[in-house]
Amino acid sequence: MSAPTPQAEQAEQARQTEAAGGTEPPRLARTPDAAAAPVRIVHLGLGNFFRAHQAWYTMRAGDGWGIAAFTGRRPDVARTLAPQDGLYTLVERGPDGDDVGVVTSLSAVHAAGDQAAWLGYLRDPAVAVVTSTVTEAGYLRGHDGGLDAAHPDVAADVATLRRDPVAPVTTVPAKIVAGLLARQGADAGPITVLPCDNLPGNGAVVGRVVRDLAALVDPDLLPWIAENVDFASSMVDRITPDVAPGTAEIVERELGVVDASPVVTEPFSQWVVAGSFPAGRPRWEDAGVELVDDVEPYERRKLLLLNGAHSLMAYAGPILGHETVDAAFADERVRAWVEQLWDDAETDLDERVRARTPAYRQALRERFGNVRMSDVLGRIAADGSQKLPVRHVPVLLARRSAGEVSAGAVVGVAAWIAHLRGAGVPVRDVAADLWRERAAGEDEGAVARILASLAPELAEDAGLPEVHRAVLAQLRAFEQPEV
Ligand SMILES: NC(=O)c1ccc[n+]([C@@H]2O[C@H](COP(=O)([O-])OP(=O)(O)OC[C@H]3O[C@@H](n4cnc5c(N)ncnc54)[C@H](O)[C@@H]3O)[C@@H](O)[C@H]2O)c1
Ligand SMILES: O=P(O)(O)OC[C@@H](O)[C@@H](O)[C@H](O)[C@H](O)CO
Repeated sequence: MSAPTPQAEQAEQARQTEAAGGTEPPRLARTPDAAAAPVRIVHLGLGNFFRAHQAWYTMRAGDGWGIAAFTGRRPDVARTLAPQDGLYTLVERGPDGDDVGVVTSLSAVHAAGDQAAWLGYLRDPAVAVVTSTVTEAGYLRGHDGGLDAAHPDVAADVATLRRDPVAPVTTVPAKIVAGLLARQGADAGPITVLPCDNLPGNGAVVGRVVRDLAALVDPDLLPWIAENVDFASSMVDRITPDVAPGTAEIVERELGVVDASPVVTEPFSQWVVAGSFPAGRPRWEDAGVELVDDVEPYERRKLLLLNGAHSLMAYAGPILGHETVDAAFADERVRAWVEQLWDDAETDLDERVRARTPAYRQALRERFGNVRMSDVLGRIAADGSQKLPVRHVPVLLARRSAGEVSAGAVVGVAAWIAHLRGAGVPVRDVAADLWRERAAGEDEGAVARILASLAPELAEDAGLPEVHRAVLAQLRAFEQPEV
């Protein structure tokens, strides 16, 4: 007989508590025969998505790789999960019901500021992989894609590490560099850095900012990095909304335990990974992960079709009075814009994925139409300045070079301009002031400034700015009156 799962044990405890006349269900906690696995992966960015995706895949790989996860900035999630021994519940929310289970792969949880623990893991030869989910903005890239060395937080971290390589730092590139310095010093061998954010070529992106920061701190680290660090890339997919109120009650009802921090996600999931993993990795393929030589075709399809449609809906949907993805997608006007965007984008997809695009689009229709997900558009709208360049701009540029206009991407950009001007959900963006300034004033100047800042060639011919202005005017007519 197989060992009881943590859920079964917890449910049994709950039954015993009730039988004994108690009323309080037990808190989620490890039982003696469900001990934490040894830490071999370190994760940065203990957010909902990581918990719905990489941690879940690693548990399902089933070969005993434990994860030590650090919060990105605030300590809250680590403080909440520590008393539960890193356990939490994942609610997989299908259109017809929930599947509720406990994720067991987090062996340790730490607050972002626990630099001593971070360095300790990186010095351990058993630790083979560093993963991250810290948002697009967390990698602190400048205009040319390299490190934004002038950013005050980056400059402060560089000064700190030059003074003392084990002192606490706050930015992601500096944490990775500090960790690699520690690993080099401990002679702990090679390692893989595997980013899991929605960024094209995310491995190369992180490799570049890490090398840039290393060059400023200690150029002697660069040859060691070249020899020992595998910057792997991945395409990650699983829509993971903010956790809706009432989720803990569902967990308590289903499993008979108290979970202070459950996560909700969709049944669909995909992870496509390319890397050499010189120090090893879990048998993720046993959990359904696709190991490939080149992630780019998958990444491009996902960013342009899924994330592109998401951004379009996040800015246009609230102007039409919608709060969630499913509500926006049920609106025929939005649906037509999204389908148009997909038509525009799919002509330029790599042939390795193009044949499967009809099925991919149908799956997206079903995923976006899942009314039980309640994926709030405000979550997706954040940091448009980081997202539009990789979601809509490639479509505009590709259609432009074919002598055409992407009507779908135009709606996305025009709706973003309207959003920057105050329509729809409030602006939350790392570069809010700069882009709000560009979007201000008369339509003509605003559209020209935004397009030129996104990609200079987009503002060059009259046609594209003109069509953006027309859509902007159309969206203005839809704006909901204040109540
Ligand atoms: N939620 C999804 O559906 C989804 C799906 C695929 C990929 N992702 C990727 O995962 C990332 C995280 O999404 P989430 O849903 O978990 O969000 P979340 O808000 O739950 O978690 C975000 C995490 O990133 C950290 N973070 C944010 N800004 C940071 C910064 N500047 N420096 C360091 N850490 C920072 C936070 O502290 C937190 O740990 C996204 O940006 C996206 O690239 C999300
Ligand atoms: O997570 P972000 O902020 O990069 O983008 C918002 C959404 O488009 C995104 O989270 C999707 O839900 C996700 O990429 C689906 O896999």
